[in-house]
Amino acid sequence: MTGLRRAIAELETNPRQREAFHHEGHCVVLAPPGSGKTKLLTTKAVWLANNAVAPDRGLACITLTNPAAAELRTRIRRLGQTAGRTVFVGTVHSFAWSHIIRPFASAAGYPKLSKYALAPRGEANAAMREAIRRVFSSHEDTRYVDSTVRRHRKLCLTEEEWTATGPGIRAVALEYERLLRGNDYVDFDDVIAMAARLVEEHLFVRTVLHARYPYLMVDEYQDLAPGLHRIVTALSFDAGNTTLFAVGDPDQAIYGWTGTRPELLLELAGRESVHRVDLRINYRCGALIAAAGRRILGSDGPEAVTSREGGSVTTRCEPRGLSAQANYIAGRILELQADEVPLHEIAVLAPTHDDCDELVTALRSHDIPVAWRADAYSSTPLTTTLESFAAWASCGREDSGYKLGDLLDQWQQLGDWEVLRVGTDDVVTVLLSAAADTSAGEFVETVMTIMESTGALNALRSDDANELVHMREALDPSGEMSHFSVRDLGRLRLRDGRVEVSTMSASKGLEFDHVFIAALEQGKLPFFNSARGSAAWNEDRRKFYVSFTRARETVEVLYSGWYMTKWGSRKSNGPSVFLRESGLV
Ligand SMILES: Nc1ncnc2c1ncn2[C@@H]1O[C@H](COP(=O)(O)OP(=O)(O)OP(=O)(O)O)[C@@H](O)[C@H]1O
Repeated sequence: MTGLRRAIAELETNPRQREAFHHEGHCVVLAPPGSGKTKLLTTKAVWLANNAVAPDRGLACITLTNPAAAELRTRIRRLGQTAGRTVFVGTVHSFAWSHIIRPFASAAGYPKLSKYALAPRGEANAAMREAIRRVFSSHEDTRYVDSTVRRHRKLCLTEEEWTATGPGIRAVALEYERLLRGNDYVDFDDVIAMAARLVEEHLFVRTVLHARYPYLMVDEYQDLAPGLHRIVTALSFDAGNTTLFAVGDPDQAIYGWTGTRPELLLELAGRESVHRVDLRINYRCGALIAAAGRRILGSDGPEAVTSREGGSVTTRCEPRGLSAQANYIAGRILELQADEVPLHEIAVLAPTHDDCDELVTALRSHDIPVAWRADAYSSTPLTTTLESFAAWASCGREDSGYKLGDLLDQWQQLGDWEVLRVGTDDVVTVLLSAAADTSAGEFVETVMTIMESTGALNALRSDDANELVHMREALDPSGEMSHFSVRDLGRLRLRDGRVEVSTMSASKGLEFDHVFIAALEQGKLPFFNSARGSAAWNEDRRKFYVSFTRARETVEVLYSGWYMTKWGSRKSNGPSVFLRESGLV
């Protein structure tokens, strides 16, 4: 049976999943962790692409972050479909930029808008500092101005709402935008706000987008901010005809700082023309893990229903600090390995990047292979494509799991398809001739030269362009990854044979047999300066819930009761209050 047929057969066994799969109009699926939301979305997307979408039309699958988009691509590939011209998979920002602003801004009467570039992070930060300096005098307290302006801009406020934010804040926002435009720049928040205006104000934009993408599928809707909600509403409801399929879970909303509002998902589900489906069965977590998850959330809702029995949850105090926690985890991993548990079925999660760094160092000192992306650069479609190329070139199809055809499709999605097609033969030559032990920096430069010669480099999306700079710096002879070979670079894409180390937030959407959650200290989670019951506090609780529910069979939670701050002082606040409140200590 093919991957798609098997997935459909599984969905058919659950009446609610079946209902959502076959529903032909707008549909919103609300469901707890592990209940098959992403499985439904990806299976439905691939089925529609092959059975309901005319040639040259397609469907768009969007989500908030690049790692989440990468996970969607992987799952779609496992179902036998490549994300490409028929199935667009990407972040909301890349959809807004490459499918709304670039193609329509000029025709909608904003010729300059289509020519703006996305501001590199450093330049956007400098513009913000300068705007604050111009608006506020030097003796005024401006500590929270930057974050306040950014938060309000993400919320796409109306003029009336801006007025209520106080005089200085609006003035800084306007000055910041003026400085960016002076350099022909926009930033990510501009992209969403401008894309929302284009689809709301211009019927032809909605009509052409509907012709190209009659279906819009949104994963993790609870993580999307008001700007996207406006785009979705305009495309699917306000005289737009695009069929919407959205899935999400307000209890897993963990990106509040980006302006997300989980209640928008509930509002969407409550619309008259939307069919709402609530899934209940958790197919991932053992019953005990799912029940403990509900207690972490403090939920008084219905008990979790699981398809898996058992599961084990343990909590351990290691009074000698994080390094002792790491050594304990290493010992347990070696035991699991001796029991023939594949390493990629084990995850080690912690609140911060610094915690992860310390855990990685300790695991490596026990010769445990680890998949951990240091901070050198982030995952974007371009950086992950380059890593996938390296994986294929150094390990071949069997071990890398990538087919050459899929990689070339991925490549052609990086920018203007017609432009990139020209360089495809050259890329194949580079891939076939790359040696695993040669320098990763040179390999990346060779591929970039091809992009440069076809003109594709100029049309890169901003997040791609930004991260390419960081990736090149890291692989440069003076950079922190200068020693990387093509094989090392490719390994960043391969999870097999490695324990996944990740921050708790970045574990979203993933699943493992065994999960260790370390550094659960009061002050780290919840973060020391968030007030009890505040939005930040509740979001940290949900972060714990999300990471806890990644596990199928076992969760081991570790704490020491103290931790060292970045500035070298010792904080002895005891274990995270979330452990006490959920009965885990
Ligand atoms: N009907 C089903 N039969 C068997 N397995 C299923 C079924 N539905 C989902 N699963 C499995 O359950 C697991 C969780 O599914 P999925 O990741 O899609 O859930 P999710 O709701 O998106 O989770 P989360 O919100 O926690 O990321 C996957 O391994 C998936 O294959």
